[in-house]
Amino acid sequence: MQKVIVAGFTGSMGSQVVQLVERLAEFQLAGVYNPHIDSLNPTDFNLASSVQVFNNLQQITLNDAIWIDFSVPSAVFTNAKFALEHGLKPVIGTSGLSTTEIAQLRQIAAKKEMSGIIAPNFGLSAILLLKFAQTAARYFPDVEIIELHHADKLDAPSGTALATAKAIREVTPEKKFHDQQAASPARGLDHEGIKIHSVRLPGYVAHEEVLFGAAGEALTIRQDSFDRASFMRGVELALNYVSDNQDFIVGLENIL
Ligand SMILES: NC(=O)C1=CN([C@@H]2O[C@H](COP(=O)(O)OP(=O)(O)OC[C@H]3O[C@@H](n4cnc5c(N)ncnc54)[C@H](OP(=O)(O)O)[C@@H]3O)[C@@H](O)[C@H]2O)C=CC1
Ligand SMILES: O=C(O)C1=N[C@H](C(=O)O)C[C@H](O)C1
Repeated sequence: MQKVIVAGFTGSMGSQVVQLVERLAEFQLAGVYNPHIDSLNPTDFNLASSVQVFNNLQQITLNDAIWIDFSVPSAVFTNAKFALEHGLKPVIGTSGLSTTEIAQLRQIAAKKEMSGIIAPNFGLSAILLLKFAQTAARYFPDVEIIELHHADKLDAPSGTALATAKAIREVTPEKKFHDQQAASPARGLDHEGIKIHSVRLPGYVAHEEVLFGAAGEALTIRQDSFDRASFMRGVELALNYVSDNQDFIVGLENIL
């Protein structure tokens, strides 16, 4: 059985991932990590007594396990680097890794011949949206992105919106904004030459719209994660991928 450690296990995503791993026959929840907890007693968190609870990275001596990370943008690089350097294969869902940090993680993984995955979004609707947007952008080069999330989200724009902009730019040359107000904050963030608008509201979970416009017509593609259950199918795919493969990849679209 493949052992798994869940970082950020008390959070909205982490707690659902714990339940997922407990349900999967081929995987065993071996450890959980959150530096802000006082108790190291698994039963205090409704976990089996065999699960090791950690509140300090240095306590973690398990190796040959998968490290699933749904923590916070400010900690994800340290966590992922720690995992790779200690023989733990990373499955990273936490947003906020920079291009430079991802390149560094890739380098460590290559040196240590370890598999892993960084996925800005594990929801299949979001991955399909990204693919559809790539196709549409070939015919509609004028595009803007709106991402809408719950009000507790720590980062803006979302990792998914950044990945969508990057994917669109992979297939289209950079366009210049035509409008007079392109530099105004009201026009959103310019990323890869694409405007991204971030909405934060209670009641929302995670949603994205990609809007294409051309002479006399428009195309809008939208996906909605109404519940964090929407990410679990992708997390399961990623777990199977890293336990059976050697590659380190970025984006769930590469293994669908
Ligand atoms: N890739 C994907 O498909 C998805 C990605 N996400 C991303 O996952 C991340 C977590 O989201 P969400 O679960 O909603 O957030 P939450 O705030 O609900 O959970 C984050 C958890 O991480 C804990 N934590 C804080 N610092 C650390 C640390 N240094 N190491 C480990 N854990 C830590 C927090 O503990 P405490 O509260 O005690 O500080 C909290 O329990 C975000 O970056 C989000 O954007 C979210 C959904 C889907
Ligand atoms: O914070 C969230 O909730 C989410 N974060 C990820 C992101 O930044 O794109 C994935 C999904 O949008 C949910």
